[in-house]
Amino acid sequence: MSPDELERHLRGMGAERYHNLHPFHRMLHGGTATPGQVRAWALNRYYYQAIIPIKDAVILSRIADPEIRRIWRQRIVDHDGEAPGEGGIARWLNLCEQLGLNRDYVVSTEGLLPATRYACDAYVNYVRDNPVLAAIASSLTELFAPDIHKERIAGFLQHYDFANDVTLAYFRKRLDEAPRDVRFGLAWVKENARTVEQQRQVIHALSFKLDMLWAQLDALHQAYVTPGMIPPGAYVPE
Ligand SMILES: O=C(O)c1cc(C(=O)O)c2c(n1)C(=O)C(=O)c1cc(C(=O)O)[nH]c1-2
Repeated sequence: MSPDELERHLRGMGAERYHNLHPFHRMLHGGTATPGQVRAWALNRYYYQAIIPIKDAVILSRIADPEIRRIWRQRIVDHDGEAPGEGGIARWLNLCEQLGLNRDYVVSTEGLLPATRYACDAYVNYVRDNPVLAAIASSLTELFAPDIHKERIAGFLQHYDFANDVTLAYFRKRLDEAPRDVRFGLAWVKENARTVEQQRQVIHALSFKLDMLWAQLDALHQAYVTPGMIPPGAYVPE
């Protein structure tokens, strides 16, 4: 495939399989999620937020070129901030608090669904155990993230009382950050995936990541939509 054909292929995968299509997201964005379901989503999604800078630190540790490291390290700053109270994780915790969750309980990850932990940990393992090309390519679901963030902002504003500048701050900020990240990631992948084997690695990485995001929503749907299916120890909506 030419680099542009590879990009078309990757975009096609997202159009078919990105987690915006998942019934749990359709419920969340469409305004029919209960307060307990919204809280369960935010609490579980916190773990994804928490592992993103860890997986980026793993990737950073594997990049030999200081130029690329300088670009990649911005991702860690975006999530961790430059000071306490700043950055994406802090914004996510503000969202959790405004939804009525206890901040310490969220951070403890005690109420997490087992499958959320398995899925997110698998992402860290993936970028550690696979070629750097695959590790970088696994972030390319961010090609599709701005659209889901826009859909979420609009859906929250339309349907839920909790939508305000604090609860939407995380998603609004990502609308600037994600396109910048993915511009670099996509260009780098197109430049570096030239052989059939390299392109296969890139496709595998995106496929893994799409599954890993989808699996998190399957777990939420199973536990918080189907009655009687909350695993022992996991968060129970009041
Ligand atoms: O709300 C979402 O649906 C969503 C999805 C994704 C993604 O596609 O992995 C990310 C984000 N948000 C996000 O906010 C974010 O910071 C992020 C970083 C990454 C990554 O793989 O490095 N994905 C995502």
